[in-house]
Amino acid sequence: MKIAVVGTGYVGLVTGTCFAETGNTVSCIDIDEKKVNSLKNGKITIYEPGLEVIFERNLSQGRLSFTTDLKEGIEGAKIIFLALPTPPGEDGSADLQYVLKVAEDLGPLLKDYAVIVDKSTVPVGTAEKVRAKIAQNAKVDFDVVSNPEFLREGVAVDDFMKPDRVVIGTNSEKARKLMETLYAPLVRQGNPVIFMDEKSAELTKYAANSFLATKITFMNEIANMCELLGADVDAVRKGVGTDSRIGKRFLFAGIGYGGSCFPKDVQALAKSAEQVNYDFRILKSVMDVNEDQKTKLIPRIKEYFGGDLTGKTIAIWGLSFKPYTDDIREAPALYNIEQLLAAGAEVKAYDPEAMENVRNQIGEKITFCHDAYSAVNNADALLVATEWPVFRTPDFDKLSTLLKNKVIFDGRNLYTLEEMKELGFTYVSIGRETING
Ligand SMILES: NC(=O)c1ccc[n+]([C@@H]2O[C@H](COP(=O)([O-])OP(=O)(O)OC[C@H]3O[C@@H](n4cnc5c(N)ncnc54)[C@H](O)[C@@H]3O)[C@@H](O)[C@H]2O)c1
Ligand SMILES: O=c1ccn([C@@H]2O[C@H](COP(=O)(O)OP(=O)(O)O[C@H]3O[C@H](CO)[C@@H](O)[C@H](O)[C@H]3O)[C@@H](O)[C@H]2O)c(=O)[nH]1
Repeated sequence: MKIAVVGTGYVGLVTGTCFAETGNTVSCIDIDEKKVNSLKNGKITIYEPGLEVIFERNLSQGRLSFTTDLKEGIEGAKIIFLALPTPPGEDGSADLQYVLKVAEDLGPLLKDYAVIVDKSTVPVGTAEKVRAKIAQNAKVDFDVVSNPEFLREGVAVDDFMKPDRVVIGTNSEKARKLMETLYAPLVRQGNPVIFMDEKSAELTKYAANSFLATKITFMNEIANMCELLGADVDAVRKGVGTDSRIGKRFLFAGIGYGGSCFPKDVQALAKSAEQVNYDFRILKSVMDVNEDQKTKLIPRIKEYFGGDLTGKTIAIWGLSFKPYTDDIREAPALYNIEQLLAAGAEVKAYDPEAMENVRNQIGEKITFCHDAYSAVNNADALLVATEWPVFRTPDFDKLSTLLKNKVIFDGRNLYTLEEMKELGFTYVSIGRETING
């Protein structure tokens, strides 16, 4: 089947590449000329394990193409995905300008029946708005369906090809059949496609992300209680996670959730609630707690140095919002950098993939190092912000020699208390006993 994907950011590129891999001819459209040229020339624009191989295969075999021209891109496409940004607007609600602009442009370009799919995360009622925009100038029949995306960055290909579920919101039989055909290769692997009305599909996406953000935040609050009561959050996590009603995943306490989705989607759902005069109290608490949690270790760092960080150098390990991605949107590391610099400290950082993105965003305000050890060399303390595997089993002897003080502030609980005690480090982590080396 010929399909088109409008927007070749994270979701668009993964969607396009994976549907090419399942045998479709996919045309991807983006207004960013630089991005399109890079992709056309075989240079992938995001870091995502496993994506490059299937991207190259499908590009070279002609199933995947890129253009900046919407008219050319959607020519002959039976299904047109909108994988466009929906960033927070000034009031926190999802800004639909990109989605609605493309919907408006699409109307006069449709030559035959097509299904237009909202892949972006959009509030309830958006499919209706998209339909109205297209209808303004469309001369042919079309359907709009909601098909939210649940992929996680870093494991996006696996999530896409082997989804826990696919959610499709539509009341149109014709659209349903086309979507069923498209997703058939994924269904054959035993994954359910759940059809529902479009409003429920739109809400499902926000409910899923907000629930997961709440789950993490709940554990972060338990961690804060653990610190006050002398309990250990890792033990509590194992104790509660083995209850199958709760589940083991997304219970890891740390320096808050970040990324391009949880922060904006929790905020957007809270805003949607406000718009229908519903006071969604849990969501407000989740946002509040996460805000504090992100820089929770800063006061501990200040305390260690007697309240003054002037002239101190803090090494940071990890800049991306989580491992296996170069994405730095809402990364807790960035909030920590901001506060450390404001307190007069210098920052030396290392991240396996995200340093270029940070440099583009904040310039040379911090020192970027070529590996984990050069970041700690001559630093006064180490702050671990992202749990990249390379940070999990460092050479602690080397760390002891390179650091001016044997002190680690660990926002991701990477090390055991026993090893820190034995090695004589001062070790401050999340929801666990502080080790005074
Ligand atoms: N990133 C994720 O992990 C993820 C996962 C699930 C859902 N989502 C949702 O999917 C949507 C897209 O997210 P993303 O992270 O891929 O965004 P992104 O910002 O990485 O990419 C969006 C792309 O759209 C392009 N674009 C903007 N206006 C355009 C236009 N008029 N025509 C063509 N292209 C245009 C931009 O140039 C950009 O390349 C959002 O709603 C997001 O919430 C994201
Ligand atoms: O136990 C946990 C799990 C995650 N996190 C943090 O939560 C954030 C988000 O992590 P994750 O969900 O793995 O990353 P995303 O790629 O942002 O994926 C989320 O957001 C996407 C965009 O909507 C959805 O498609 C995915 O299903 C949803 O998991 C990161 O900062 C993690 O460090 C924790 O602190 N503790």
